[in-house]
Amino acid sequence: MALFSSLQRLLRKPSSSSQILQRMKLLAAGDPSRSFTTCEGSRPAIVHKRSLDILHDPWFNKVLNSASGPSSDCLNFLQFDWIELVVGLFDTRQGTAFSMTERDRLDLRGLLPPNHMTPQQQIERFMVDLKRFQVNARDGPSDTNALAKWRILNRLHDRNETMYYKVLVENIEEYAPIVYTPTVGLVCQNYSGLFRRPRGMYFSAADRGEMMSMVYNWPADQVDMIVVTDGSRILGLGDLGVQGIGIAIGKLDLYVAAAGINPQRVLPVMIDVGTNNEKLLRDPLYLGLQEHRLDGEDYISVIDEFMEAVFTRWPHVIVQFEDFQSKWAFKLLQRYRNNYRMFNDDVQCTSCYLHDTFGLPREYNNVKVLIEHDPTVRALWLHADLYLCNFMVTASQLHNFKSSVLRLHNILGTAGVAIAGLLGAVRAQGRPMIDFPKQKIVVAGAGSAGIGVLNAARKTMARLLGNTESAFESARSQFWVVDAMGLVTESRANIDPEALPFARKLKELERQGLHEGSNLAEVVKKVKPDVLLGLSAVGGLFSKEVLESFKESSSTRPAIFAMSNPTKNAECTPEEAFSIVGDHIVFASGSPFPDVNLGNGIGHCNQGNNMYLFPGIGLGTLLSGARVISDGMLQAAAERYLAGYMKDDEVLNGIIYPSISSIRDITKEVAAAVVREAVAEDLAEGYREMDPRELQKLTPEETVAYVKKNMWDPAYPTVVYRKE
Ligand SMILES: NC(=O)c1ccc[n+]([C@@H]2O[C@H](COP(=O)([O-])OP(=O)(O)OC[C@H]3O[C@@H](n4cnc5c(N)ncnc54)[C@H](O)[C@@H]3O)[C@@H](O)[C@H]2O)c1
Ligand SMILES: O=C(O)C[C@H](O)C(=O)O
Ligand SMILES: [Mg+2]
Repeated sequence: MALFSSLQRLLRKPSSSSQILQRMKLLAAGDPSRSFTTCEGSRPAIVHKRSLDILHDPWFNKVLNSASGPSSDCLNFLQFDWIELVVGLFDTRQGTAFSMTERDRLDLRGLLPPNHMTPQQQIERFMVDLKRFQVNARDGPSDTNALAKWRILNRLHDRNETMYYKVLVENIEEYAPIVYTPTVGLVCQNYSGLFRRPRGMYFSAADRGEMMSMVYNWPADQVDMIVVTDGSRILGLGDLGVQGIGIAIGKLDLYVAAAGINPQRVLPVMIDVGTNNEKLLRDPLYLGLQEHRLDGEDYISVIDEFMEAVFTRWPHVIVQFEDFQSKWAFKLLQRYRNNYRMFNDDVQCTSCYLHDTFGLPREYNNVKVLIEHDPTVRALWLHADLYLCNFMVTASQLHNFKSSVLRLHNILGTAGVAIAGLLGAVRAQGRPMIDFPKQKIVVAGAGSAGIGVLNAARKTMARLLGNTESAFESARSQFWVVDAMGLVTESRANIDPEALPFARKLKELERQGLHEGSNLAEVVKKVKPDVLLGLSAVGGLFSKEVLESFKESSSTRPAIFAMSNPTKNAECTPEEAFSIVGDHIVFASGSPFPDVNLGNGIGHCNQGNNMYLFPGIGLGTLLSGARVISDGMLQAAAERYLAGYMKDDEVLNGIIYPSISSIRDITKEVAAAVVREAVAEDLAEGYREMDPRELQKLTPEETVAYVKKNMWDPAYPTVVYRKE
């Protein structure tokens, strides 16, 4: 209380720097929760705590007074500056100034970023950050105060987790863009400056051989969910090194808010293997290892050691790999997915499935095939409760379908969300989804995300065409892929093997008037695509020229997916899209934008982001106790997500994704689908009192109820004191 009332007094009146320093001493002396004495001369400080207790303990806090929460006082940004200055300077006493031997002595190893800083460097870091804040940091066109809001929320997170998540859950639409994309990108870029209290664990190349013991420095005996990054491709912002921990924190915020994972059992992890970002390598205030990234076997051995350590301490943990550069993302996935409970939602693809109705797995018993009396046009309802609408098929298409069950496959995370959007865009044209294979799609970006979407879209088309080899082959011709070097064709030297299946054939090119390396505007002009989809990480790539060309699209309702994150990397803004291409388009983006006022109506901005899927995948895996995360589980998640959330009238209005305010509900359903699939595949080992046999007995409704019952709600528990 002494600290808070002193702070309150201070906040009312800006003071000179000597007054502030004097008050800091007063605050430090008067804060009863700090159990260390200040260092006088060379005498050591005596500490009665270890590990994270030394740094902070917000978990059981119920206090939310004026100096400690986002009250109306704190929302006054002038005062907020003063909180930052005082608390920030005060905080610089701890954290990064611990020497390496101190970290070992106090069980702090891994709880702090690897770089050790002198007090003078800490002050410099703080002042740089403060000045940056004073010029009012901006992120994109939507919210100039986003970073300030993030800081306020982050302070609350430090002090009182229950209250923090209550704010998030109850205002998810408003604050997801702050704790997650896009603001999280800005936070990562500025993390060294924003760093106050550590959150999560840091394993660095310098910790080789130590990880197995370091992992015990984390205070929680149970960890359900880890999100790990090596910081090599954070959103579309490139290599941010140790600062990438922000994305792991942001993803886990959604795990708690959307999936109800207990916040005491989540762990953000940064594996610092160096950085190839020259600016960070030279920045004296950077908190990570200032050496080039490890590569080859050296790199793999660090990740191997990390995986072994966390699964030794927490054998049931689930590890989500996030924002690894594609060079490693695919390889690591292959290396671990059959032995550990892990997945990568940026890139992961599932393999091809085709289930014959005669050999259906258990959960497909309720497939209904209704054939109308009309001899030429049939309605095929597949899994009527799972799919968005009926499939209108002609007699010959029906013949192709035979009795095979359409499973939208190969989709997860990014690709799953993209396919849902692409199918929605077909519906928005007033056409049935079965017309999807007729869509001409230009994709800008052939990296991990782009290739994942292309593979998924191609297989979905092939499936809708009867799933023959020739259907798969012909689906290929619906895509034109443009990367940093222009149109990808067969004649490209050293073509990336992942992109090869989508390289245009030279024969077709002559007919179309295109060539290897044609630029995006040219491709759009000649192809007249139905869909223009960006996963390039290049903000503004859909320039005026490109959008003008897209006006000639042969579609009655052209669709633009500007999926790159964060906001400033979106390939175009919705205003640009609607104003140049026309009011009739369908628009989606990876980061949120407000709807556009078209004068005579609303231009809807849909958010196509993998956040609709990954929380449910994690929760479903946890509650099933599945040994590994199978293709089928990922597929079940994506299929459930594609389920009837969007009504026809909404889709015809251009609304192709559900509102983020329903994310907790969607996640619950997705998680239940994952649980059921894990049970069906005999992977489920049960969770707590629910053993696999019990899980198997649950009906779909009971599975949803089971999931709901196990979702953490942000409410204060009763706290009881017991002597150790
Ligand atoms: N919305 C979502 O859910 C979601 C999910 C995953 C990734 N993303 C976003 O996708 C973007 C790309 O991620 P990634 O992992 O594939 O990155 P990546 O670095 O692996 O790939 C980027 C690709 O873009 C291409 N490119 C670069 N400049 C280009 C240009 N001028 N024209 C056309 N193509 C160009 C590159 O050649 C490369 O093929 C990032 O911004 C990321 O945030 C969004
Ligand atoms: O983090 C996001 O917003 C989506 C995705 O994981 C990305 O890398 O862009
Ligand atoms: Mg990502």
